[in-house]
Amino acid sequence: MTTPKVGLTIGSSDSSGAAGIQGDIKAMASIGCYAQTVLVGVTAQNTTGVVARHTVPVEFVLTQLDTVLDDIEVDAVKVGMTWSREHIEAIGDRLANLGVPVVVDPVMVTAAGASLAGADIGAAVLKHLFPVATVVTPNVDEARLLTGIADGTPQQLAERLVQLGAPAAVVTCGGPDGGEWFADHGTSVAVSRPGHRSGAEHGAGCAHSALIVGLLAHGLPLLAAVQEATTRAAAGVRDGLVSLGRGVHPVDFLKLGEPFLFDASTTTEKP
Ligand SMILES: Nc1ncnc2c1ncn2[C@@H]1O[C@H](COP(=O)(O)OP(=O)(O)OP(=O)(O)O)[C@@H](O)[C@H]1O
Ligand SMILES: Cc1ncc(COP(=O)(O)O)c(N)n1
Repeated sequence: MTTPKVGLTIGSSDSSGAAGIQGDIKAMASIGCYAQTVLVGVTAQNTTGVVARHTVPVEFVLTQLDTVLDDIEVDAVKVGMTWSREHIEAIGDRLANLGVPVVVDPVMVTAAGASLAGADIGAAVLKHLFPVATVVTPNVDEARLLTGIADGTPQQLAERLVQLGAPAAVVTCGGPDGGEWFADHGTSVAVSRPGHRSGAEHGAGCAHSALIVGLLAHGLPLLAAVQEATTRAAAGVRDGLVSLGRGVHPVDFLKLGEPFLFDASTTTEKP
């Protein structure tokens, strides 16, 4: 047996199982990356939206973080939905000098359009998470909130995020038309991918950043990881579980929609 690559995701539970921590575990597993998890919050949500949320106290978030870091060595880290200024500051402090790539996905608006963060979150993300990030991965709406450029294009937004202190930024667009853009201090390029109209985009953004974590853990250079993750996230939308849910259906990276994964006639226990 070989030791798998290990990702750590710091974020929140999505009770529908598509996005958040649950989505990150599945996306990382799909590329052979073991996921450790630190929960910052819990949402009551389904494919139609977020109904309620509950926060884990900062001290307990840090206890989770210190406990996992003390044991299984991590190859890369993701920071997803982080709730409050206090949480963001504490997490940023702990990740400084960790010595592994950190992907910051500043989740503020879901694929179903629900707002997941207060107005003060943006400033805290810039101050405490940009300095520890290897790359930040907001969607266009989140990038506009972070930069204050209300009508910015993905290119303008990605370049501005780098000016604001992120070493690299990929602004995702979602939807069939795409338009993702990557920028760092030496590069500013479009990231292409196919577009799909499956309606299964719940969890796409979380998977995108979790896949970048897994690919960085495997040692890919950053731009290659971003391109590969973007293509794979699109495939997860294409293969999404369109028969599940009344809203934005879940993405799928594990071929859960394919019957051959479990065939009841092959069980050894007979009734
Ligand atoms: N309709 C689609 N067709 C193909 N790929 C898609 C589609 N929608 C999303 N994706 C893939 O998922 C990625 C993330 O999409 P999107 O920008 O919608 O995420 P998000 O959920 O808004 O992000 P965040 O987690 O930052 O809130 C895209 O970069 C793309 O690779
Ligand atoms: C707990 C949690 N974290 C993140 C998202 C973003 O989801 P998406 O990937 O669809 O933007 C979510 N809906 N819930």
